Amino acid sequence: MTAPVALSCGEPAGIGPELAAAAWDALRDTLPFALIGDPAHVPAHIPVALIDDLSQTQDAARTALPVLPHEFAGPLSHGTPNPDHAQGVIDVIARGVDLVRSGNASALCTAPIHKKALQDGAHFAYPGHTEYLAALAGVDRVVMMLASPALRVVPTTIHIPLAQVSDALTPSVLRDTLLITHAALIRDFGLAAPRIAVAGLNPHAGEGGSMGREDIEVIAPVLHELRAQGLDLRGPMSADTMFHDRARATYDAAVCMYHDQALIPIKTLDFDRGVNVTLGLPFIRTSPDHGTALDIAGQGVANPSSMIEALRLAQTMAQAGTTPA
Ligand SMILES: NC(=O)C1=CN([C@@H]2O[C@H](COP(=O)(O)OP(=O)(O)OC[C@H]3O[C@@H](n4cnc5c(N)ncnc54)[C@H](O)[C@@H]3O)[C@@H](O)[C@H]2O)C=CC1
Ligand SMILES: NCC(=O)COP(=O)(O)O
Repeated sequence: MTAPVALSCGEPAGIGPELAAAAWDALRDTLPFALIGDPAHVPAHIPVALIDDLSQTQDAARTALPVLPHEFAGPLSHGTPNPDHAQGVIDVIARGVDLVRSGNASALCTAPIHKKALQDGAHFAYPGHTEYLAALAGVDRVVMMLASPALRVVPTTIHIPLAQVSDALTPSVLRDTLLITHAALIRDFGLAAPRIAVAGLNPHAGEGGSMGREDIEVIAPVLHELRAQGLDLRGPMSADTMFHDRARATYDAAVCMYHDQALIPIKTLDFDRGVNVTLGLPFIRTSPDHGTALDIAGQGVANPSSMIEALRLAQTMAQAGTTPA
């Protein structure tokens, strides 16, 4: 039997606590997980079981949401992050990493954080979980994948301004992204011979160099090099025509050049089932595909499907005994 999944609370003023509650209701008999957070932030109608060790999770989950308490000073107001909560949100993520690295948790699932609130409230030095987890794990290169039954996408550059994408798109970054993605598709997603579609950066993949040269000078040479190593890579493809139904049937994952090129198609096709998984860490980390949804927090209307799928993928990967490639 695998250890429980640790779920970090994310931004308390967002939908994280109510999604944890809904996920417990849906999964209590099949998927033991414990929330790390402030029990006072859990919706009042949900029974809570305070635990001091994750080994108590499964028993506790039968009748209540297991919570490993992490107290936050100051009031909670849904929709408005409290700056006094920012350091606690960061500390909870680090605590989750400690639990999974020590083997007390089988995987870490993270509820959404509000990046700007953490930067403003606690000088958070990272643009997101992905980069923070890489720093905690001491690894140089990690890959963000969003996966759903409809599509898997990987942004090669992640949380940077669009104006910086071209400079950040180096052969080294693209090569590592493709190799990590390829290995993950085999090891974590069970594909014997993964087919990867690679987007160009520019309109029409550069239109032969007349609309930008990165496609010819950076992307194509890396694909040529990795094809020689046996990877099944298609592209650079025109990004505008690689996501329709027939095109998606021809590949197992799409590696894109920047954040929105990758995330717009999956969130359009499958917002409710998308899961964010970090590849390249020495432990399993998943997350729902959406953010803090401050506009609806505390109203009880948030859809828990993506959170539930994130917990399920964490458990599936843990039971398969893999860590992300
Ligand atoms: N893994 C993480 O920690 C993530 C954090 N974020 C952060 O979240 C914050 C807000 O980002 P936004 O771009 O506004 O995206 P968002 O996903 O929070 O919200 C976009 C829209 O989708 C709706 N929505 C989101 N999740 C929903 C759900 N489960 N059920 C029903 N409706 C839902 C919201 O109400 C809103 O109208 C930002 O600080 C962003 O950086 C965004 C994505 C992932
Ligand atoms: N848009 C995806 C996103 O922001 C997820 O970021 P991370 O916190 O998982 O790094």
